[in-house]
Amino acid sequence: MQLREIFAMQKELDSHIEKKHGLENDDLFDRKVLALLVELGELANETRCFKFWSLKPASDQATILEEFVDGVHFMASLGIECSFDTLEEVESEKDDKVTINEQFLKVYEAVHAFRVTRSKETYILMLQAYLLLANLLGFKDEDIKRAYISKNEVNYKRQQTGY
Ligand SMILES: O=c1ccn([C@H]2C[C@H](O)[C@@H](COP(=O)(O)O)O2)c(=O)[nH]1
Repeated sequence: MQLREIFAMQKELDSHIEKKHGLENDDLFDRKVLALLVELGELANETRCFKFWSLKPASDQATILEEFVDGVHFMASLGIECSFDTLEEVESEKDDKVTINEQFLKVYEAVHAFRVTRSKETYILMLQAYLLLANLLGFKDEDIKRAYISKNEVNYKRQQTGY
């Protein structure tokens, strides 16, 4: 998965948001980590992968993809916070044996490891875990890119309308 365009767009959006809310000098790292964990929960809720007590089906793929790219926003934003945005590409991996439920838990663990170390190595592992989840959910790199660009635009509009 190519990251250059995502990092560039995320940098613009983050600067816009920080300027608008007067947060240029604030440390937003932990708030972005919590925002990411919340987005992962919202994504899991849309997939309903853990709801063994319910018969209701998952949301449609477009809704799940929109939630997925909210997570991409915060992962990219955290990479920028740590100056890892020179990273050009992350290998999208596949694993037929892992379940979606297990992979969600792996992503949570990877976010935690990244928060604790703030290292480039754990950052890449977090991205890889999230891209493996994307693969299990049936999303290709092109789908993610397209949905990211579209949600990035929505995020600007929300700022204009006093969201
Ligand atoms: O500094 C920020 C703050 C928010 N968002 C984006 C990421 C998500 O797409 C969206 C989350 O907004 P809610 O819909 O969860 O409020 O905002 C950013 O990209 N950068």
